Amino acid sequence: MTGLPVTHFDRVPGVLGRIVRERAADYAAADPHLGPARPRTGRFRAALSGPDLALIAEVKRASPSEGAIAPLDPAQAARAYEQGGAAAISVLTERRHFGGDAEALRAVVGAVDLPALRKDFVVHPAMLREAADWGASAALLMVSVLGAAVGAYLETAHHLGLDALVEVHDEHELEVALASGAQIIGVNNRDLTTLATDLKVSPRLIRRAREAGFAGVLVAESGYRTPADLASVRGLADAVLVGTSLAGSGDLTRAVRELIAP
Ligand SMILES: O=P(O)(O)OC[C@@H](O)[C@@H](O)c1c[nH]c2ccccc12
Repeated sequence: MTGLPVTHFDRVPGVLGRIVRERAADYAAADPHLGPARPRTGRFRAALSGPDLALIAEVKRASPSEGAIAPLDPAQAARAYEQGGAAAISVLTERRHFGGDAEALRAVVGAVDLPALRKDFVVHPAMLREAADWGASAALLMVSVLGAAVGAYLETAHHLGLDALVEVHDEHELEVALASGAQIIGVNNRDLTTLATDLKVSPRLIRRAREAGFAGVLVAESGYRTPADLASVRGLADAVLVGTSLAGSGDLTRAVRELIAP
C-alpha cells in the first residue's frame, strides 16, 4: 500500500501540535513499507461490543496535564486491570510526555489475554506496522492530527490486521470520522490543544453520531474519576477509556471494580 496523503502537522495547534511535530520528526526516516496484509481478528472491537458499558483501562505513567502519575509496571498494571474487570487495555507508547514505550506495550500483550490498544500520536504508517509487530489489536487514529488522511490511515490499520479507534473532539471531526468509514469512534472529553476537559463533550457527540445513523462502537474518553461521572454516558456509549484516575489510585484492581460497578 503506497501513497498515504501528506499531512501538514505545522497546522496542529497548542500542546498537541508540539507533540505531533516531535513524533513526525521521530519517524521522518522510518520505512513506510507495510508488507503483506495480515488477518484482522476484530478482538478490540468485539471486547467493546457487549451489552454493558465496557472499560478500556489505560497504562499511563505520566501526562502533559498531570506530570508524573505513577511508576507503573505495565505487565502488573494490566493484570490488575484485567482482574478488576477491564475489557481492554490501552498502552501509551509516547515517551517524552507520557512515559510510555514499545516495551510497555509488548509487556502488556504478554501479560494478559485482553486486547491492547497502541495509544500514541500516529503520524506515519510505520507506527501502525510497529503496533501490529508488538502485538497490539488496535491503534489510535486522531482526526485532530490526521484530518482527511484518517481514511487512508484506517485502511492501513486494517491492512495490518488492526482495529482503529478514531478519535474526535468536536462536530467537524465527527463528520470526518463518519465519512472515513470508521467502525470505532472515540470522543475525547479533553481538548488536547489546551488540555481542558469537559465531560459534556462525549454525551453530546455520541448522541450526534447515533442520530447520524452510526452503527459502530462509541467510546467516551478522558476525565472519568467516579461512578457518578460515568452516569452521563451509561446507556449511550459502548465503552469508556480511563487512565489517570485508575493509574494513580494505588490499588488498580479495586479502582476498576469501584469505577464500573453498576
Ligand atoms: O487519563 P484520563 O483523563 O482518564 O484519559 C485517558 C485517555 O482518554 C487519554 O489518555 C487520551 C485520550 N486520547 C488521547 C490521545 C493521546 C494521548 C492521550 C489520550
